[in-house]
Amino acid sequence: MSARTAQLWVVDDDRTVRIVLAQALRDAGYRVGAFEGASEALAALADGERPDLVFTDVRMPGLDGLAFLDQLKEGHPDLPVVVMSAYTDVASTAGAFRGGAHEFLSKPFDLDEAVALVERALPPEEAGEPAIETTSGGDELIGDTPAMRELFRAIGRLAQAPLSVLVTGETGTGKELVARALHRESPRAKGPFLALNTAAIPAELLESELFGHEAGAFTGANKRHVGRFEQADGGSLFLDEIGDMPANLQTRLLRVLAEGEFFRVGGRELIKVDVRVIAATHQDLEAKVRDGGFRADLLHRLDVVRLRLPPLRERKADVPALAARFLAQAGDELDATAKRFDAAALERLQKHDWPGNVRELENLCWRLAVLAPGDTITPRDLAKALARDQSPGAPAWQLALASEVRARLDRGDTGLHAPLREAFDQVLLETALEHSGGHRQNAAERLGLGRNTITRKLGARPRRGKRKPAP
Ligand SMILES: Nc1ncnc2c1ncn2[C@@H]1O[C@H](COP(=O)(O)OP(=O)(O)OP(=O)(O)O)[C@@H](O)[C@H]1O
Repeated sequence: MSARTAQLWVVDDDRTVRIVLAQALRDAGYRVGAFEGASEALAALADGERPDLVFTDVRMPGLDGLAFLDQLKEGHPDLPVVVMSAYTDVASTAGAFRGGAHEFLSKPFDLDEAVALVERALPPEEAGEPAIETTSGGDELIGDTPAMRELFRAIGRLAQAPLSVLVTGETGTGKELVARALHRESPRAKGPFLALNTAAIPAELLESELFGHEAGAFTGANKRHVGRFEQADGGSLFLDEIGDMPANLQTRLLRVLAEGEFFRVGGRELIKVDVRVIAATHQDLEAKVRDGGFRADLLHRLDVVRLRLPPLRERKADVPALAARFLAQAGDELDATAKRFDAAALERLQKHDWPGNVRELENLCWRLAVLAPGDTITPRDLAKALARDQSPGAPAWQLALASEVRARLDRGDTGLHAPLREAFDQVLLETALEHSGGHRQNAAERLGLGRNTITRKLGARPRRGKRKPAP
């Protein structure tokens, strides 16, 4: 199965979440079904529909998400289920993982993270099977700029050596792809490749995710769980967002890396594994070490060799080849003629700064493959798609706003618009003023407001945005 043609289900009684999440997944090229309750989803299952992955909320009227998870797992034990909840208490997260959830997403979440999670969940190697090289070339790293050629050479050299590698780079620069390439080119290629995003798993559960636990290790641990270290035996383990690992686990990881053996949580049997760890981060780990947030000795152990992935804006010459590849893949998987950018659109692409790096370009290409009316993508099509990308629709804040509105409506509040709008304006103004060091003209320009408007709005309340007191 191609991950991109996979069918995903979103089950949530909250309409906003259904719409926003389903749209983000569709934008990433997946087929999506949305259900407002567990029973609707179970009815579709009974009708013979088969999702490849399910997102479900926990608290829903009728059957709740954890009971739904149980029913799903009974009939479809291998179906990955992502449990989402605004309640990140240990009980619900632990309940979710105990029930066999693949991942837990705490609301509000980053939509990119949700999409990345699907990408990680669907490849076959995630199920602990040996990594299989795909013939579609989906894992192939594209790049012909000096920085990328240097990177390819480094991957070739490093793949052979059993050294730990630290991959650094902004989000979406291809760190996971590089880790996969290191694995694929290594003598461990026939072994498994496992990936774990340290930041995506609640701290309380991370230890058991990494090292496994024995039945009875803690309340509710009724079955033995084999951790990712054990699953990756003979292969490679990719630890993403390593900078977010809690201190106690940093200590434990350091010991495991040094000794190559560990106990499962609550276990007495010493487990020996042969795993190559490839860690990744977008953070400045040296700075974290200086602040006391990361162990210096762990950094040294992980950072035997460092591969730095340049942001896409530093290698814009790679944009056309990447775009062509993504459009070709989209065409292939949508069973349609591959679209192409006309010269003016390509030129426009090169001017963009790509804060979301290759992932942003990939999402844009998929969106255009679906939405652009003709086979040739023009600057006009592009402008529309880019405008959507850059709109301040940072979904996390919209979801947060939606839940605030819901809470107020639930409380029976009326006249919501004026106070919320005031709060919105206040955040906007104060942030812009802080950013401009208290310079009103500059803040007004950046916001696209008149200076008088800013003064008027600020006049209504204490000028907290101003840094220096007036002389
Ligand atoms: N050089 C490249 N050639 C082809 N595809 C790429 C390249 N770099 C990244 N991609 C694609 O861009 C997307 C993002 O890449 P990846 O997940 O590896 O980034 P990342 O740096 O691990 O991101 P994050 O830090 O957010 O987890 C993936 O779909 C990947 O296939």
